[in-house]
Amino acid sequence: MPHERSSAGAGPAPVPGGAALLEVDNVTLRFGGVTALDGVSFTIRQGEIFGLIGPNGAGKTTCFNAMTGIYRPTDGEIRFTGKRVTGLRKYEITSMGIARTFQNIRLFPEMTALENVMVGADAHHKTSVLGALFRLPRHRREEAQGREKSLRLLEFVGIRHRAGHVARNLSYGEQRRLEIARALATDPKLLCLDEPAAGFNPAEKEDLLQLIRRVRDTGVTVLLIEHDMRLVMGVTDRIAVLEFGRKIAEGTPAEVRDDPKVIAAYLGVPADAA
Ligand SMILES: Nc1ncnc2c1ncn2[C@@H]1O[C@H](COP(=O)(O)OP(=O)(O)OP(=O)(O)O)[C@@H](O)[C@H]1O
Repeated sequence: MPHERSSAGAGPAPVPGGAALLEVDNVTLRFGGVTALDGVSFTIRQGEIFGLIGPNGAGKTTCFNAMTGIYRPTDGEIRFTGKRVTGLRKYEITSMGIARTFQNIRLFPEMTALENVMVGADAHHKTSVLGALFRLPRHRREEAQGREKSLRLLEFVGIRHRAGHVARNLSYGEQRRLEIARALATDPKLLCLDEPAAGFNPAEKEDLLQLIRRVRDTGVTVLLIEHDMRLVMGVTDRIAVLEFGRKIAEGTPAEVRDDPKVIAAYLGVPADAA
């Protein structure tokens, strides 16, 4: 189960005073001639649900990939809890407390739901390879704890009853929940969700919204990339909007929704005509 939220309770997080958790500082990322990110800066504060939105090709996934160690920015820096993450390896970034899900689900299809989550929980085990090979007591203890924790996470995301089923036999929505459970198993401070509602019907989207809020209420900060504007507006505390690799707006959902530049970006018309 994710950690208990210190200032327990529902409702929006106390965002304005929250400490900086992730700082994207003037990040530029080029792929050959394509500038996917162009001097992008924003700060995600502890306890908030932060949305990163923008039209297709705006640079959202590239930004995620830069944060999670898949790409190294051409310029600029990303800091997590004040420490530089640019240049670190993926596992180092995971162990600092950043977890993510992917736009295209990436589970181990032949493993059970429980095993998929246990892989995430295993990341924190301290036993050596030899300890695991000979099933020493410490390894067995850690395995049992990982199993318990993974079952609690499956319960938390609402698919405990599917624990013993192989991932590929789960419905699409269940697989998306499983991905979230697996990411939470690494005990993240920041959970990054890349279009978690893609392919969902309205009822599933509403359920997902509730789940994202519950994750936040356990003390985990959430970064959400999402195309569905209604979903983003309904759940986030603040939003940054990208277009052609540049940040064109940042603010509360209401501020962003009424920003002519954002309206123009989404409607594909010049700002003064929107
Ligand atoms: N590995 C890569 N090599 C070359 N160009 C890339 C690579 N990854 C992304 N790009 C380009 O960078 C730009 C930003 O892409 P990115 O996938 O980050 O956008 P996005 O906002 O996530 O879009 P979508 O909503 O369609 O997923 C696009 O022009 C894309 O073609």
